[in-house]
Amino acid sequence: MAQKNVLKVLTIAGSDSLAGGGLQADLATFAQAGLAGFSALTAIVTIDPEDVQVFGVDDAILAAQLRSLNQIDDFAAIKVGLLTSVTQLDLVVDFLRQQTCPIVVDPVLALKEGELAENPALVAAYRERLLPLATVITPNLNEAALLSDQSVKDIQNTSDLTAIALGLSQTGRTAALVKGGLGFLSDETLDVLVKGEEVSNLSLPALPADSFINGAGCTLAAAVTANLALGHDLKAAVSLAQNFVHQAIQAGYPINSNRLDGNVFQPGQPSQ
Ligand SMILES: Nc1ncnc2c1ncn2[C@@H]1O[C@H](COP(=O)(O)OP(=O)(O)O)[C@@H](O)[C@H]1O
Ligand SMILES: Cc1ncc(COP(=O)(O)O)c(C=O)c1O
Repeated sequence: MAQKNVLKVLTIAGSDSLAGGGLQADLATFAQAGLAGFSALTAIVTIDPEDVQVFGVDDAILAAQLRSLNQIDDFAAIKVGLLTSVTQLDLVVDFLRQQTCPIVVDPVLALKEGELAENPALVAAYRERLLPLATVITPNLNEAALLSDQSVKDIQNTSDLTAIALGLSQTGRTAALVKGGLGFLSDETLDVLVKGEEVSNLSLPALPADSFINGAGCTLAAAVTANLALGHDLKAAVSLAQNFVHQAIQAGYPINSNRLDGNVFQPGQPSQ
């Protein structure tokens, strides 16, 4: 029998050929949550030990995907990942302005997998036009610094982390989850969530620093998206998503027999 109450979620993101992050992580996470995942591809990313290459899709191809997605009038939540140009960002902004569901923006401006070219015009466009449309943004430490015009070296302790999250939340007119990860507390991770005046320090036991974590950031933002689609409030959505990523890191796997690099793996359900 046809199921009419399937929740639909969308990711606008790049493809990670090595399948750790990007669209692949997002759709895997949505599937684990029992949601129907839709996608618009912005780029194809290839990662070699010495090089990350980003092949942005043509603007006309992104625009056509977004036009076709306009047929769907009941997305339960939307996630935005890698965008490669100001033109791509503005196409996405125009699409998002017609939506009423929660929107999670993961500003993919700095990868732990390798260097991305700096693009100050894109950073400015994020700040001015995309962040204000988000329910929550999920930058890592480097991305938070870029979006705040600060050096990551200035984020030394928990009060610096809180200050940058508060600043981003105010300038972006959105809630902000800044992923501090390891390095702030001795044997716990620290991610800071700011919503309005409320600051939550969210910690979990640190897993070994050499864990296979490619895709951890995308999986976290996708799980937050899934949990918002399922009706959780923001703080619960984030906290459940953190637990999911913790499990996904523990289930991580190496991509080859050198065992130097590897991906998270999404077992279980993001909302439990
Ligand atoms: N070694 C670790 N142990 C436990 N959690 C981790 C570890 N490294 C990262 N995380 C968590 O994984 C999530 C993604 O963080 P991070 O890898 O810094 O983001 P990104 O992939 O965007 O750079 C965060 O919730 C962070 O706290
Ligand atoms: C297309 C794309 N988006 C996002 C990311 C970020 O991945 P992570 O979740 O490891 O931060 C990657 C990493 O390779 C990627 O290729």
